[in-house]
Amino acid sequence: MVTRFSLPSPAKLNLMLRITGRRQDGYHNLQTIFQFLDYGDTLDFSWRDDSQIHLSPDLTDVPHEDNLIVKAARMLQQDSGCRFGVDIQLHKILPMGGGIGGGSSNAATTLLALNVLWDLTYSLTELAALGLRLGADVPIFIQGVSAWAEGVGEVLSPLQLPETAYLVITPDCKISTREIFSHPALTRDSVPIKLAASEAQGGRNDCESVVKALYPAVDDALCWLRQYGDGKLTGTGSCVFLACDSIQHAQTLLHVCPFAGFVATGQNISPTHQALALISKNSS
Ligand SMILES: C[C@@](CO)(OP(=O)(O)O)[C@H](O)COP(=O)(O)OP(=O)(O)OC[C@H]1O[C@@H](n2ccc(N)nc2=O)[C@H](O)[C@@H]1O
Ligand SMILES: Nc1ncnc2c1ncn2[C@@H]1O[C@H](COP(=O)(O)OP(=O)(O)O)[C@@H](O)[C@H]1O
Repeated sequence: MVTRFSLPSPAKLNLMLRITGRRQDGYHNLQTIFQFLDYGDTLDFSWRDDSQIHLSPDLTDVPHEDNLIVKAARMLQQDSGCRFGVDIQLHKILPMGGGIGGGSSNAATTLLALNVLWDLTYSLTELAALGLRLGADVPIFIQGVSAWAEGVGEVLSPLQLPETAYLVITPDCKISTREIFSHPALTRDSVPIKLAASEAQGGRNDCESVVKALYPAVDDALCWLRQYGDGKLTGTGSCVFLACDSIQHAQTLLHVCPFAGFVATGQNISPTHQALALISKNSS
């Protein structure tokens, strides 16, 4: 039995995002393309023989019980009736409210890890259904392959994409997803399109105009990126990104960039799943 291991909890990008309607419950129907990055947080998990769930350190501004890691662990413990517990150490590098899915990724990594640590036998579909209760973005991180997504982001069709190098700018502002989705000026009537990998190159993000109007720092970052190519917003922001010819090209741009950011490579298989495959290989 594996009793301690570490897993990556990667960022995602929305390579395009269309909002095609609003449901009765207030959630929006989307069409988006998700790709993972080889950049993100790391979580260390250690098995406990009591039922306690410990997480450290706490995140500034996020009460312990609201942390999606704690919520995910408690949810799985309750659903499975498992009597074990866990110590979790979080190494956070992803900015919060950046549209790169850090909280959802942390929740998904926790569900995937505890399924192994507690020797449970949930399928990915079952874990994704549990994860959806925590956030619309959790299922993509559970499924772990780049995808075309519809519904609220949980109806996933795997998609092979070029594993492009990206420059990601992280403007110094935290954006609430709820704030953007409740804005009266948000475009929410885009015509649905058919699954098209070509959208990954040219697709737009329907949140862009509202986000730029509310957050000038995002507008500034996009203007800067667009000197060099087709800069885009991910999710509801605040991060913006540019597909580059190579990692070196992305690093050269980061070097002259007046804003904070990072360089990463797109991944069609989530780094969490890549690491889990190694853990199960080494333990068998
Ligand atoms: C917009 C996207 C695109 O990937 O990413 P982010 O910018 O948050 O990373 C996601 O759909 C976000 O997913 P997630 O961050 O898990 O959202 P949730 O916690 O479920 O929802 C936060 C709030 O956003 C609104 N919301 C979210 C998703 C959706 N399809 N329609 C919505 O209207 C709802 O008002 C909800 O109360
Ligand atoms: N483990 C966590 N990591 C990040 N954010 C979390 C976490 N748990 C709860 N949150 C809350 O979720 C919000 C959204 O976080 P995040 O997923 O990083 O951004 P986004 O939805 O913009 O991609 C944060 O602002 C924070 O209040």
